[in-house]
Amino acid sequence: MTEVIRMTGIGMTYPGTPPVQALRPLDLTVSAGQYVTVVGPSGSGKSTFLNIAGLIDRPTEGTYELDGLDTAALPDADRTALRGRRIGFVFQAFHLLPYRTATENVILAQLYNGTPRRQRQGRAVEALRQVGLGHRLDALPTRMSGGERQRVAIARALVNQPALLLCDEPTGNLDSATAESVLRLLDSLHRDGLTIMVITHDPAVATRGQRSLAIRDGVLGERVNA
Ligand SMILES: Nc1ncnc2c1ncn2[C@@H]1O[C@H](COP(=O)(O)OP(=O)(O)OP(=O)(O)O)[C@@H](O)[C@H]1O
Repeated sequence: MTEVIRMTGIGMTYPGTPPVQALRPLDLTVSAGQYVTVVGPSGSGKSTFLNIAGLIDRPTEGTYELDGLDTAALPDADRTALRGRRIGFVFQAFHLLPYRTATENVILAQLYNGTPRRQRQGRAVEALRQVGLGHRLDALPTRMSGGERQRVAIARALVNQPALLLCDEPTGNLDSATAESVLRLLDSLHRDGLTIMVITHDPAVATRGQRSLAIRDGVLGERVNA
């Protein structure tokens, strides 16, 4: 089976006096199509892990292959390009441009991705339909509910057909009913074959995945295996 993530001995120590070992060396593989959650309390190392998995930071030890590519060997510019092509990010705070329509927000995500200009709009519309927003294409985020905004953000993350959807507290800003509808959307994307990793401090979100990991004091381990 194809592996989207293969981490071997990945660890992170922040320099300082004394240095902080935020992530103890870990091995992790995530196969294509898996839905994995990573749960941990504040300060456990979730952001450190997310930043490494998302190619935002380099680990201080270990190797990380994303979609078969050894990322340690890549210069920063190539890592950035790989991130844009292969990882779709979803954040707690949505990070949409407020005065651009839903479609424009999703079009903008394709600017540096080599998608031919004339295909960008069609792909944006398709991604918005996929998340159930076919009727809100021209709406501004300022006029949308939190759940709709997060769906636009998910469409934006999907439009480049990433190998991995990486979500950081995707329901953190939503009331529980809206959170549930966003989690159902992730369930359905998973059923369609998407590889998803959700990082959360919320135990209720952590049980949604097919595979649940826990992180505590920088140690990542398997929690439940479904
Ligand atoms: N740039 C940094 N320099 C030094 N120490 C850091 C740095 N970033 C994080 N840490 C430390 O590493 C540990 C893990 O932090 P991290 O931000 O990964 O935790 P977290 O689980 O994401 O927490 P939260 O949920 O509060 O965001 C903490 O002890 C933190 O103080």
